[in-house]
Amino acid sequence: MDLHSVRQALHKIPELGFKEVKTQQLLLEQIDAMKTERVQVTKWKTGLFVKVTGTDPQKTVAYRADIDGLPIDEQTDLAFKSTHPGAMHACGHDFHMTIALGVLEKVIKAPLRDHVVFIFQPAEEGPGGAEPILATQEFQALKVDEIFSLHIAPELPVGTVSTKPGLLFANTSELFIDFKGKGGHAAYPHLTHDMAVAASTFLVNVQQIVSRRTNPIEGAVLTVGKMSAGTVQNIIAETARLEGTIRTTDPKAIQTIKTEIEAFARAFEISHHCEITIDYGSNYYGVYNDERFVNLFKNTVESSGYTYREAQEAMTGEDFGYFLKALPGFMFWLGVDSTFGLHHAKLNPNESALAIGVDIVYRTLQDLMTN
Ligand SMILES: CC(=O)N[C@@H](CCC[C@H](N)C(=O)O)C(=O)O
Repeated sequence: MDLHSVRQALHKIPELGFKEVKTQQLLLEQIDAMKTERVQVTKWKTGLFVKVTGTDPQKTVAYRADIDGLPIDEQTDLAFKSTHPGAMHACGHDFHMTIALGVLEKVIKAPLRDHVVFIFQPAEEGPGGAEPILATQEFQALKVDEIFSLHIAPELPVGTVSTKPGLLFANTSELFIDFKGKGGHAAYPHLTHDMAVAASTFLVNVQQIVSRRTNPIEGAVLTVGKMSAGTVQNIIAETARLEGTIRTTDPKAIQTIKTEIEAFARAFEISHHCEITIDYGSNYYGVYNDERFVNLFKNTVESSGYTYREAQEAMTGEDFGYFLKALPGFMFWLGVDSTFGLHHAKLNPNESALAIGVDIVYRTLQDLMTN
């Protein structure tokens, strides 16, 4: 398989969570082209579970790749840039899928001792595919014993990987706050309760929950990535909306922050004459790596001539955390050396990392089966 052309074909057709119809089709075409009688494919919504039977199976090891894109207009001038306006593989899931396909091809050509299950998972960016997959009969029937996954790291050089035991990615919750109050003519503010002013005041003040209500020794982030209000330039806004995310290193701190936001909102409703509705969207459990797997992985990486770097905890979220809550395993960062970072409209990972990703994942599978 030509990893570059597969990655570029996937890059052209990014689709949002649970809408990955063309992506699933392209994955199926690639898998069909390499399929043998050892391979069993199960469709789940827009995702896939692909099992390759082992030669002398004693356990089942799963490898997971997420498959959805982000709602971003791509701003690269790549020949293979997104053909879907308003959608982009800006979090590297095109890389994740391509590496999984490359490893699948290797496992089919050179079968390993144990069963290997490839999970092509929809909706990592939201609303989350991992938790519902774990509840399906199809996944449970695969009897997975161990699991691992990777995420591209734009800030790391190609040939370097990074992870750590324990917490790698934060606990997360989305946050949607709607404001409703009395709008009116731009010239008569005293007759209205301006929701643009209310939402912006709320946004500035709610940051104090992180600085004053959470333990400074623990990590916490409250980010509002989107703010909208009103209808036109000369009407005082009747509605406003803040869209954001809460991130914490301690899973319990997410609830503390939510409780504080709600208390602040109740007082704010009175002082700003408005109604506030809060919705938390999807929530992800932190990614906690099993120390035994990380130690084994470090040996695999170093004995293969690649560079291993101890990672720091990151406030990124990943619903892979749900897999690791249910099963032993780990996640690691794969260096792809891009000037622009994750979720940037100009993200441009270096494709020479694809073959390295395939090699490291395949070697890790081998080592997991012999250690
Ligand atoms: C690796 C990565 O960037 N993941 C996303 C996950 C988003 C989860 C959810 N939509 C949220 O915003 O809380 C991230 O933004 O960290």
